[in-house]
Amino acid sequence: MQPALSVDNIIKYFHDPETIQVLKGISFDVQPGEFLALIGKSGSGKSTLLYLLSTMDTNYEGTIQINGTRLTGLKQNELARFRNEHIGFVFQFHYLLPEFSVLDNVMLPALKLGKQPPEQIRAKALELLYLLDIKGHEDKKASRISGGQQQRVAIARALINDPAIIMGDEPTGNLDSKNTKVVFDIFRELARERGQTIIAVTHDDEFAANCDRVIEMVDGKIVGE
Ligand SMILES: Nc1ncnc2c1ncn2[C@@H]1O[C@H](COP(=O)(O)OP(=O)(O)OP(=O)(O)O)[C@@H](O)[C@H]1O
Repeated sequence: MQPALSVDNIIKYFHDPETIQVLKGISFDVQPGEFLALIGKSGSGKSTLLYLLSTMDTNYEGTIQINGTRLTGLKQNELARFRNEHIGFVFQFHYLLPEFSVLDNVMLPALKLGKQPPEQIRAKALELLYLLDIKGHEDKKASRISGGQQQRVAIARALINDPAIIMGDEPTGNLDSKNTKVVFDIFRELARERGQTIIAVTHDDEFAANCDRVIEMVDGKIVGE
């Protein structure tokens, strides 16, 4: 099977102003439908790696492929399009647009992609909001719903373009244990039922322990699974 994500010998430096090597030869594959946790102490390089995987930082050595497409070396506009079409993001602070409605927040990435008519996007967004149990809140401003609901809206937004890969940077970092479980179960189901690949950076040991696979980083290297 073609890996959903293939990472080969990634090396990353920051110059700030002295040069530090933050990633020291990272290689791993992730299969479609796998639910992977990326763990490690603060400063070990998890977020830096996720930034590269998500194509937001292109300044590195090594190669990254998603679903067989080599991302390394693509131009910024090609990367932006690829990202919008194939990768969904969920962050600790969900970065919803607070003054926009819940529904508009979810629709936006699909409107930007412009592949489907707005009515179809609207129907899909509503379906996702129902799936994530946010029915009845679609016309509220995103700032007017609870933190747990906002995180589920962020997941709906991440799913609107049917991404092959969903990446989370501490996707439950801001949630209480009840909402953490809700979000975990959603990811679990997306991986199992829809074959979507999930990669989540987490500090939550219990979250990680329940994933299919855990990769641990220490000082810019993978030290174990
Ligand atoms: N923009 C930057 N410029 C210079 N150094 C950076 C930059 N971003 C991160 N670093 C350094 O790279 C190292 C790895 O940081 P990174 O944020 O990837 O760690 P992390 O494992 O995600 O940590 P945390 O769990 O605290 O989020 C740290 O030493 C950090 O200081």
